[in-house]
Amino acid sequence: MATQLKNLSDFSNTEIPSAAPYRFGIVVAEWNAEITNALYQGAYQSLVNNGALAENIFSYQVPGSFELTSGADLLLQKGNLDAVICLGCVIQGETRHFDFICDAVAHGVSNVSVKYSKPVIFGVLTTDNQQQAIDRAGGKHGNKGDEAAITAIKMAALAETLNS
Ligand SMILES: Nc1c(NC[C@H](O)[C@H](O)[C@H](O)CO)[nH]c(=O)[nH]c1=O
Ligand SMILES: CC(=O)[C@@H](O)COP(=O)(O)O
Repeated sequence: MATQLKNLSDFSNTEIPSAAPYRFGIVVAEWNAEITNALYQGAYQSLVNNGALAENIFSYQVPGSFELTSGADLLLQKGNLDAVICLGCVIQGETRHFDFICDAVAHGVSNVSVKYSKPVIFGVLTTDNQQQAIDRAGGKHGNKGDEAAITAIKMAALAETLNS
């Protein structure tokens, strides 16, 4: 379902577990900071609105989306986290660099999640232009950061259930 058909911040039809028991890492790319800061605010607030404790949210910045993979890996090496949220915004430029970054970070984030058997959430916008990013960072299509946070809560709760 395309984002145009589903608001990224609408969870009215879904049950969200309490985030209170869990510890979350958030890794944020500095590239396109006006977008990624909005994603971060959405993710952080969504975690807190669903019960996460501020002292259980550990936030770090990396230079760009390509570094989200290593940022998540470094966080999970430290251990004692229930989920890591990766936030970035990759916007198509003049060259194929976009394709390589998007592919690398999508596969990288997925691989880190499997490596540590921990949820690592792909909260990365991959857009044709700035307006599409604005629309998905608190604009008309909602906030990808909200979606990433709710996904992290659900996956942390699922992991707790399956590991108990
Ligand atoms: N063009 C974008 C980048 N490029 C930078 C890379 O992510 C990386 O930091 C660099 O290649 C050094 O390893 N990053 C984004 O997050 N968004 C972009 O649009
Ligand atoms: C996604 C990118 O790395 C891209 O924005 C860089 O722009 P360009 O492809 O024009 O070098």
